[in-house]
Amino acid sequence: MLTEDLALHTDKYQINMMYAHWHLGTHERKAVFEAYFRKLPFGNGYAVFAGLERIVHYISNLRFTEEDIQYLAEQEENYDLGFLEELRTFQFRGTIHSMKEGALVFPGEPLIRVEARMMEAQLVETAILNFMNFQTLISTKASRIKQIAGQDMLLEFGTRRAQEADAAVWGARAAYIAGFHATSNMLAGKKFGIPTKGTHAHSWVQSFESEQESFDAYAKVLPDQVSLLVDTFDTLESGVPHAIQTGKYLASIGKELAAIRLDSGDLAYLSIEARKMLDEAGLPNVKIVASNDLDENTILNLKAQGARIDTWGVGTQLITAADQPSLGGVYKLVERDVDGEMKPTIKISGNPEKVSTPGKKDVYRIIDRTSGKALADYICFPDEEQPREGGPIKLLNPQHSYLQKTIRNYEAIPMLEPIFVDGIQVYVLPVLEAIRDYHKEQLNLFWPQYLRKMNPEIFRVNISEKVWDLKKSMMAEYMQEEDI
Ligand SMILES: Nc1ncnc2c1ncn2[C@@H]1O[C@H](COP(=O)(O)OP(=O)(O)OP(=O)(O)O)[C@@H](O)[C@H]1O
Ligand SMILES: O=P(O)(O)OC[C@H]1O[C@H](OP(=O)(O)OP(=O)(O)O)[C@H](O)[C@@H]1O
Ligand SMILES: O=C(O)c1cccnc1
Repeated sequence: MLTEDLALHTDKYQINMMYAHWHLGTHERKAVFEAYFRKLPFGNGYAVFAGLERIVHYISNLRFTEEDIQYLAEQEENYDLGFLEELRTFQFRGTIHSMKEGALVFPGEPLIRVEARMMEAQLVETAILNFMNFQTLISTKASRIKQIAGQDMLLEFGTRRAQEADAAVWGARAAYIAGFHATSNMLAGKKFGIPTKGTHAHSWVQSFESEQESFDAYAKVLPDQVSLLVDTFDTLESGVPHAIQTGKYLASIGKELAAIRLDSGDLAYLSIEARKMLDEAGLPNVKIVASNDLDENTILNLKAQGARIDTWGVGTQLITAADQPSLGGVYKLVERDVDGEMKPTIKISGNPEKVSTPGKKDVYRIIDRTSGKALADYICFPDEEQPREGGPIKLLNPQHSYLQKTIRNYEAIPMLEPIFVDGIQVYVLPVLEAIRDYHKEQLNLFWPQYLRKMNPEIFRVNISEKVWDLKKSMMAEYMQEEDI
């Protein structure tokens, strides 16, 4: 899955534009695109950036195979053969900057910046958005669940209900980045080194003459980490007593029953009762796992009811981001080569939030030196020195430009890392554990009001005066042109 041929994993309109640029001789012109989203998912206060690892593999392996070229030739008989020849030697030769996976990110700021030949910058839009949008969405959903679960163990159980294999495997990774502890997906475990965990299905119990027999047989043969599903017939009348009997047997041979799993009914009530029964039977170390369409809301509710659940198995709601199944990340042209000079470009819209911000931009996270906490994100042009040199910067809210304040005692952390420079990968992909640690560090930079699940405080993304002046002047230019 890491070295797939994905050159044709793009929308046809990209190929159309590549062809048209090639025909006009503009395909080698430089262009700068930025990927960002406008609205946070799930009413959350932040999103968790993910998808970079897959994007790096995609860009590094981006070649048109002979079959791809053959297919294109069959699709468009009238293609100039020179275009297909161009594709034969195609490689990504541009420069990409990106947020690091695990970073907390916000609306309106560039998450990925692509500087490349028009033809290649256009080709990669679809795949970059596809990877970034899905994985960032799942990491964000997982992070919400993690905020509620606290120190409890979180297991990712979504594969069977995911939107196909890639979503399951990369979704498991996205969940792990945001703090899940393990996945049930063995391929994700193998590919990424994520710890794997599993109990057993109802079918195991059903395939025996009795529940007790099924538990005993399972416990005898499984080498360790025996977890028994106790709701096949009747949780408290049958499942838990039978599990206790198996637990006692395991204790008698020096082993330990690891957990029981509840998968239906009133999980609060059942967990409280099951806990009592296990404790009274001398099995206080046996953990209680719960599953059944859980998400951050049900987990919060169950905790409020005093549920005695140690481990949460979360599938469908997480892997499908059921309450908001897509992140609307977009990829916009911000600068283009006009006769050898890079010029800003803007996309105008009747909806002010949809007007793009022209020019190639950097993103800094501004940290208050006194509290050590993030104050705002700051977007400016690469040639603006102030954040790098610690000079006073004016924080200006683009939606409400009358709201401004000047700050001096800050540290500015550049958020966009160089990933590829002129086609060469310069970024060493971190191991997954380092990404998880980075995510935790990121969370620590924010006051709790930005992190809470419900009605969070809005974290400000500010633009420099220069960026704002350019945007205003370009908007005015286009508005004037439209004047009647
Ligand atoms: N005490 C509780 N408070 C709030 N929600 C709960 C509580 N107990 C269970 N739930 C949730 O309520 C929903 C119950 O779903 P549903 O009615 O489909 O399950 P069920 O009938 O118990 O089991 P089955 O999966 O066998 O149909 C699940 O999302 C579950 O996580
Ligand atoms: O509810 P989710 O959050 O998606 O978690 C995964 C669900 O998948 C399994 O059910 P399923 O009925 O598919 O299989 P089973 O027979 O093993 O219960 C498991 O028992 C969970 O209920
Ligand atoms: O291990 C489990 O209990 C499990 C795995 C996948 C889906 N549901 C449950």
